[in-house]
Amino acid sequence: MVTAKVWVLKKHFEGFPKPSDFDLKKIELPSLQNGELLLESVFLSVDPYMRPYSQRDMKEGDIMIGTQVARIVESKNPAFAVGAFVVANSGWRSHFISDGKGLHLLPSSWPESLPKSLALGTVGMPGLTAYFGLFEVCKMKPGETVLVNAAAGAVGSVVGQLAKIGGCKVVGCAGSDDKVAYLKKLGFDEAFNYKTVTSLDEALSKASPDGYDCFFDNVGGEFSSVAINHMKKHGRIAVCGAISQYNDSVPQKGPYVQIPMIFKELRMEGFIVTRWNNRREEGQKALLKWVLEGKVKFHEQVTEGFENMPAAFIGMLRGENLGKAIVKV
Ligand SMILES: NC(=O)C1=CN([C@@H]2O[C@H](COP(=O)(O)OP(=O)(O)OC[C@H]3O[C@@H](n4cnc5c(N)ncnc54)[C@H](OP(=O)(O)O)[C@@H]3O)[C@@H](O)[C@H]2O)C=CC1
Ligand SMILES: CCCCC/C=C\CC(=O)/C=C/C=C/C=C/[C@@H](O)CCCC(=O)O
Repeated sequence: MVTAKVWVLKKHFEGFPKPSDFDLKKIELPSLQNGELLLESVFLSVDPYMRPYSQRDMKEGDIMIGTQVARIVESKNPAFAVGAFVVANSGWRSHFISDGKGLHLLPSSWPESLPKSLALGTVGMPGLTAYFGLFEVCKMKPGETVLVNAAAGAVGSVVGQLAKIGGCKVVGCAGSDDKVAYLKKLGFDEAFNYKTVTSLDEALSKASPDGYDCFFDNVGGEFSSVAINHMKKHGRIAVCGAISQYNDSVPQKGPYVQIPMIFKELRMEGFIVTRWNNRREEGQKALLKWVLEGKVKFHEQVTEGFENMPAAFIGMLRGENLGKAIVKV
């Protein structure tokens, strides 16, 4: 019998999640039935979506939602060999049993030199978000100017690099000087610390006096209300996330955007990356190639220990991560 450790949502979050909102429990796993496999989580992802989704999709006592890279420990399923690695969507669990449905084997071309945790970040859901958000929603064209916020994060850092590969000028913002320095290292043309600029309006004008063709919005709120006024005519806004609002107990009341939308004839489109689940392989193949060519660089904020999952999650929401926030079991 294997004892699995799991993190449950003890109490729905009010404002920023607190350690006391979580509970660490143990579950005895049964023996495998035919067709089943036993897996152990090796890397787990902590992502912003868990904050709003927990409110919408979970009840108190549920195991926290999330994805992991897991190794197959025992298998009664011929499609999955012991020792292989998969991406699973099984929540905050140290071990779990699966019937194989919803498991994605890591691409066979995955080189030993590359950390498998990238399958949760740059070459996983966040990287795919950047890929499809840029190519399918922003529809960026060479020579255009792209703006991205939360730019030093899992999604934003890939957005900026893909936009550079696509021949665009790229402006990024992040919440610390170290993150800004990282953006410059990644090849962003302009980068600024939105927490320390005296005026966001001036910072956006200085970074791109002609304005922006594409705005990849990860943050929402006040930033977006200002940025929309810097869009060029026929600009496109990909509404990817609104992390500035996820922890609000009282919803923010932003100024209205209709006038710039009409006057500049903007297109603004919200999206969820699962829209392109049927093109996952295409995106992963392209991202893996760019990583191996050194055209897309990555950084992971790795927290050691399953017991530190809540801390990693809260830290990410507070901006303590540079690159993808990962927990190594
Ligand atoms: N639509 C989709 O399918 C998907 C959407 N997303 C969204 O993309 C966004 C980025 O996700 P991801 O890259 O995984 O996360 P990150 O790795 O970027 O980590 C979150 C970052 O958000 C920034 N942040 C946190 N609070 C605020 C705030 N109040 N104002 C401004 N910035 C803040 C912090 O960076 P900083 O130091 O810059 O403040 C923090 O590091 C999120 O909104 C997420 O929900 C992600 C995946 C899929
Ligand atoms: C309930 C209100 C939601 C408002 C928008 C919030 C967040 C946007 C966002 O971050 C969405 C992320 C979606 C992620 C989906 C992840 C899962 O499907 C697991 C993916 C696993 C994988 O395929 O690698």
